[in-house]
Formats: sequence, C-alpha cells, structure tokens
Amino acid sequence: MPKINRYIPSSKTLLAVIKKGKQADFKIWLDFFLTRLYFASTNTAIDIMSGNTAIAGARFFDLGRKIVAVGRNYREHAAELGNQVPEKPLLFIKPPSSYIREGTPIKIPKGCSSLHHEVELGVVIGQRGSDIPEDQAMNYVSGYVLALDMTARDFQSVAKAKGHPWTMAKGFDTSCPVSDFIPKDKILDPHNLELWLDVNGVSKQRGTTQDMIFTLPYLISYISEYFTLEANDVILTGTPAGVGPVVSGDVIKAGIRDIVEYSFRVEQK
Ligand SMILES: O=C(O)/C=C/C(=O)CC(=O)C(=O)O
Repeated sequence: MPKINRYIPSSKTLLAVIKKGKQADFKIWLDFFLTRLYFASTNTAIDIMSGNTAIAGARFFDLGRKIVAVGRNYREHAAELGNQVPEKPLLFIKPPSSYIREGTPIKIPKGCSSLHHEVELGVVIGQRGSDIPEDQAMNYVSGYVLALDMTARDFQSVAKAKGHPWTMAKGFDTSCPVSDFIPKDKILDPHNLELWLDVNGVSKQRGTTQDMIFTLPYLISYISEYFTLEANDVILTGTPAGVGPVVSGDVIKAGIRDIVEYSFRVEQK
C-alpha cells in the first residue's frame, strides 16, 4: 500500500504540541484523527493516488469543487415543462456552497415565489480526468448520492425568457440537499434505480433511472471534454417527471428505493 503522504505526529509529539499550545499543529492532527474515525465508522476506503491522499467520496460535500448538473435528461420531465428533448446534454453548474445535509432546512431564496423540488441521482467522481473515453468512464466513479436540485422556477422562467443563465435559479444556498455518500459497490446497476419524492406524505415524483436519455458513461465522457472532472466533484443526472412547488413548512421526503432516504423541511429565508 502506498505511503500516506500526510503529517502524522507521534503521541509524544502531540503531547509536546499541546503543551506548547501550538494549536495549528494540533488541529492538523485532530483533523487526521477525526477523518480516520469517520472512515472507520462508514466503512469507506481511503483512496491514495499519485502519492497524495484523496478521500474516496465520503466527504464529497466538503471537498468537492463543482457540481455539474444535467437538465432535461428524462423525456417526460422535458415534456411536462414544455421543452424539447436535447440532442446533447444540457449542462449547468451549481456551486458546492449549495450543499446541505439532513437536519438543515431548505431555504426559499429572497424574492422566489415558486420553489420546485427535483429529485436526482448524483454521481461522485473518484479521480481526476479529462477527455475520458466512454468505455472507461465508470472507472472514474467512486460512488453515488441522492440529491435534490431545488429550483427557483420563477427565477428560471425569467432567465429563460431573457436568455440569461440559470445561476440564480439553480445555485442559491441550500439548493442542493444531499444524502450520505453511497459507495459504488452498493449500487450494482445505476441505470436501474427507482427514485421517489413525497411532499408532506403525498407522492410527487416516481421515476426510474432506466429512463435517462443520456447514460452515465456518456455524460461523464461528454462533460469531461469541457470540464476536467476532479475527485469529489458531483454530476447530477437530471430529474424524472413530477416536479412541483413547495412552500414554507412543507417536508420533502425522497429516496432511492432499497438504498437511501432522507427528509428536508422547507423554510422561508
Ligand atoms: O427547461 C426548463 O424549463 C427547466 C429545466 C430544468 O430545470 C431541468 C432540470 O434541472 C432537470 O431536468 O433536472
């Protein structure tokens, strides 16, 4: 096993560090210790590439530098919003600052009067790559995540009418609620998963990843021609039909059947 290229002080050094009050060094050690503890508890591997330590996925929401999202990747969803099916993947970027995890509410952004839920399968990238051939694309995946692509639909409609970007509609704080990391080996066929979403106990979205227009290998390969994909980046693969509005006080519950589920409360910012 390659050497972990990171500062690991001995317990003697640690005591000396604490004594001398070198808090910065202590923080490095503590960070390492907590990371190890985290991995031990989630059974997730530490992935070591090119002499650098890179954590294989479990902390993608802290470490990832971009979220590349795919729009209109399900025919029925494209149709429900009156859109044509795209010939090439329709891409947009959400910032990592949009991530939230269970326990933190989704905040309706200021001025938004139509916040929509969109449930999606997210793909977590495990290693850096550009111009990735389609037949090697799945080697770049470390795992998956259940994600919501919360969308300020009214902002988006105005942006579409004016030919403006979707950044405000898609990238605001709390617009990307995510589940825990799901290691790759827990999902044998990512193209045969049932995605579901309820609002206040009422079924809203039911779909299967079998209906994706562009498959994961195609998306990874296509995206990597334009954006270098890096470890812990996430690709959101589009939402099935049934998107709709939520208001303050609503509770969104969503899942990938048999694998994961979570819930988020919606609040006005
Ligand atoms: O074209 C529209 O009006 C809206 C498209 C979306 O928001 C698409 C998605 O984000 C998606 O399909 O997942």
